Amino acid sequence: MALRVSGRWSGLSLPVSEPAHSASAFGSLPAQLSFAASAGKRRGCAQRSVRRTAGRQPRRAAARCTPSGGARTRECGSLLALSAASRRRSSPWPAFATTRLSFQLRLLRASCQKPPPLQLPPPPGEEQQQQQQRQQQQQQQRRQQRPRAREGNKLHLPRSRELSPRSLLRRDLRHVLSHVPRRARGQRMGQRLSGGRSCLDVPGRLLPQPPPPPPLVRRKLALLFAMLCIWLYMFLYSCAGSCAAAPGLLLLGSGSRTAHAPPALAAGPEGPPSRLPFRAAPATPLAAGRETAVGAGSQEEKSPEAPDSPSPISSFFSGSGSKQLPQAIIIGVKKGGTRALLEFLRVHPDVRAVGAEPHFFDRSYHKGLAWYRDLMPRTLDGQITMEKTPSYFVTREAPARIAAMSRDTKLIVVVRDPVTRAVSDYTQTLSKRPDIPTFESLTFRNRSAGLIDTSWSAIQIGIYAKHLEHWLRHFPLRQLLFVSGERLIRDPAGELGRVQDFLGLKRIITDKHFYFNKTKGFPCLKKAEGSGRPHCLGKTKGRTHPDIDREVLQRLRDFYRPFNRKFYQMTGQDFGWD
Ligand SMILES: Nc1ncnc2c1ncn2[C@@H]1O[C@H](COP(=O)(O)OS(=O)(=O)O)[C@@H](OP(=O)(O)O)[C@H]1O
Repeated sequence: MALRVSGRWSGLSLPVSEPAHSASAFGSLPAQLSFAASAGKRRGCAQRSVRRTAGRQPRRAAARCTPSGGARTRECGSLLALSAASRRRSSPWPAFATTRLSFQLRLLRASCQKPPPLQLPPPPGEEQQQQQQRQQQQQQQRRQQRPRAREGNKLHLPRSRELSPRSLLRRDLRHVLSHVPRRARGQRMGQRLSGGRSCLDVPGRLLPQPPPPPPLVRRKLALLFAMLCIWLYMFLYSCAGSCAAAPGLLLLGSGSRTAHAPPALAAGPEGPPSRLPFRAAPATPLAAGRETAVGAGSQEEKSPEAPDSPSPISSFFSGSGSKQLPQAIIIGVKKGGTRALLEFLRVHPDVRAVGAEPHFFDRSYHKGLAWYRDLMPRTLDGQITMEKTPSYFVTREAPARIAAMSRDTKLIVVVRDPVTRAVSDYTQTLSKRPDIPTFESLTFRNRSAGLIDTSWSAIQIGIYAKHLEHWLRHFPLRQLLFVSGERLIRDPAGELGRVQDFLGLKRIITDKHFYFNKTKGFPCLKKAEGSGRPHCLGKTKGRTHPDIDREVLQRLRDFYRPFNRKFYQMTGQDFGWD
């Protein structure tokens, strides 16, 4: 008699010689039931025809049997098939099915790693010799499988007879999962559950784990880094337009070099223009020192406000808009506060200015307007292009040249008490050449006679009325704005209001843009254009002036008084220097 199993376990053939007679105890079964799984004829516990002799304990027999994963699966399948058959009441041995098979299944479920022994009695027709051969085979195979069993011990599942099969199965499953990395668990569980495979497949497949994916924190950091890069890129990109025009960043190329080149290099074929037409040739050491002082003070020093090389960023970002000739120029006066005015104006979004002094209309006029325009920052519609070169105010040719460029050019003159301006001018020269004569000696052509040396540029520049006459020959007064250097320090927002009106700009620069820096002794910007940080002018502005003989200073005031009054008349403003 044989029980045939269909479906997945169709390979099973369960020959049965006679039905079981007793269902009381597994160990006392007299039946000679031979269980042979056709699929397991080659290897594993199910390959062997397991014989169960009466009186042998199942657990002891199970301990001998440690089949491989595939064989175990087949054994499980066989037993499950038997169980199903008995449930369907198709089994020829109802008593055996209810007792013995349930016990076997219990063992199998209780320990997937070490499957229960299949202690089925051999068919009665088998001979003694065959039995011995099989036992020898079993021993041989057991010896071969021992290392594998030891490997499997890593995932050895403890068994307990006290717990129900379901509880045992759950406990064993937990035990298996405790060896499985958390991330792999879900995948394996899903595979096992959906695939309907035996849990015996789990350990072997779980051992070689794929490299774990990067943890969540690492992925978040990568995302953060990517966002940072994008933000940086966008920041630099948006900065392109303003940086290109920002004087502190977009600086003059060849223009700035010219601006700081020695006069001999900067002068054209015609030589430097006659800025101070009534200057006398130096004939004495004192006069030579005076000449040095004149030359040295003819241009603004290098400072953070007047950088002369383009930054990498501004060079990279050419910006948008186009280069225009300036519509407004700060033409003077030297040491009047021209740098402060330009830096303050730059805060206005509609003002774009060159950082360094171009010195085009006094030194580089021969280079042409195209060269001059190329120095300018790019501007958009509605923005004003500006530059400042204080020496224009005292350059005889400058008014005509600027008028030739455009009669509509707006001209701004920052004026300061000519006496303090002269001292400031001298202080700058002294800082570069400490060996020059004293201010007092340079001031007089003849001190005892009280004759002022008007050929000294520090004195000459302060005769504003004389210089203004030249400008008014080429420009109407309404095209010039005179800014008080003193008020620019006292009330920068007030003076900036006037300048914005003059340039036709919206009054954007107000009190809130300034704070007074006590250490510096000057107003500073709360947020400088281009950096957004508080900004004061560099150390070349606001130097401590040397002590000058009071008598000399009074003599100078007397000298300037008539010129100042004339200047007040011409401009219609009283600057209060007298
Ligand atoms: N806010 C602020 N900060 C610093 N300095 C200020 C400021 N406003 C006006 N001033 C005065 O500007 C004087 C320098 O004038 P200029 O910038 O026209 O000098 S230069 O001709 O460009 O060399 C400089 O003259 P000295 O004090 O003699 O150095 C300052 O008095």
